[in-house]
Amino acid sequence: MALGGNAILTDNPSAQAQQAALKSTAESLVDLVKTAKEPVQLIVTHGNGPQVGNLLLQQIDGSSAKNPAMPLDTVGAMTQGEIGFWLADALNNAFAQAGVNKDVTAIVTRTLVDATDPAFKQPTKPIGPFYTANEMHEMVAQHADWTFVEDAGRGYRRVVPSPKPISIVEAPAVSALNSTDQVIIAAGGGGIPVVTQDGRLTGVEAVIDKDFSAAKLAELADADELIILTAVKYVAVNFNQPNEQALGQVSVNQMETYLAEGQFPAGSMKPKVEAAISFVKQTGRPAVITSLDNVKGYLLNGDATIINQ
Ligand SMILES: Nc1ncnc2c1ncn2[C@@H]1O[C@H](COP(=O)(O)OP(=O)(O)O)[C@@H](O)[C@H]1O
Ligand SMILES: NC(=O)OP(=O)(O)O
Repeated sequence: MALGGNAILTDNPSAQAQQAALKSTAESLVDLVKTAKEPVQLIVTHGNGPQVGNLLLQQIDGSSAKNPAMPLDTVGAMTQGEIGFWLADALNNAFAQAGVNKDVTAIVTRTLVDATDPAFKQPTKPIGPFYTANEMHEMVAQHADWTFVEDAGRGYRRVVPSPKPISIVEAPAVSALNSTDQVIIAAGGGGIPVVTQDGRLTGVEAVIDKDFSAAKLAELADADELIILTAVKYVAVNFNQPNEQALGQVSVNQMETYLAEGQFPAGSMKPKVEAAISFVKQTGRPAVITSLDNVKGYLLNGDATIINQ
């Protein structure tokens, strides 16, 4: 299961507010585990775009020779710790409250990417806060190598490279723990990006899309299905147009046609649809895109966007 931004962050980026959002998320997930018709084994992945960008800024603002700023891969690892801690705590408490005996483990997870991935030369992944045009120009004056994009009318955001995952280094450990019926939190923030260099793994500065990593981990962990949770109940064609049409059961072929038509914007619905298609093609199993609010409804009624072969 991949958790979208609204599962963690409201409009208040304080630790307390994010923990409060995750408390509610955890309660939904525990409710789902409790009410599912069959036993549910969960592997959960989450995003980190706002958090990794904010933490990166704190590194720069607070750094000194004795206390140097950490690089982006390390900051990504820090956000796995941060959100993994919050989510594990929230799930433990929600399970205890529901009288369900289940262990929860968050795993620091590395994601293998290709050092020659063209994404390293073309930053696309928005991280951190939104800026006005003036604020953005001030940032560029101080950091000439930073790239910004305008994000859907909401302001400007820094973008960093986002290579595609090739493999998840800790996938065997995730599978082993999952077979003990624990809830596993893994590949948070898409996983810490690593490349193979001279026969060893080394971190690289990037932020991987969590939906692509979730699809890769689901494939490697032999998951029965991939569930991508976001803020909408259904994927739609002609989204936000008078002729918007919600999608229920859809074939991969049909979804690829919609993708080719440009129905899904880059940076929001497109990576989710691409990740879902990739999982279905690799495994022959379904991928679901729906909202956190509807996930229980999906399990009970099958009502969501469900992509099948
Ligand atoms: N065709 C579409 N169908 C449904 N939602 C869409 C579509 N295109 C864009 N969206 C928007 O994309 C959002 C999901 O992207 P985003 O918010 O970036 O994901 P995340 O939940 O992972 O943070 C949805 O909540 C919706 O507002
Ligand atoms: N890493 C990642 O995909 O984070 P967001 O979902 O928060 O953008």
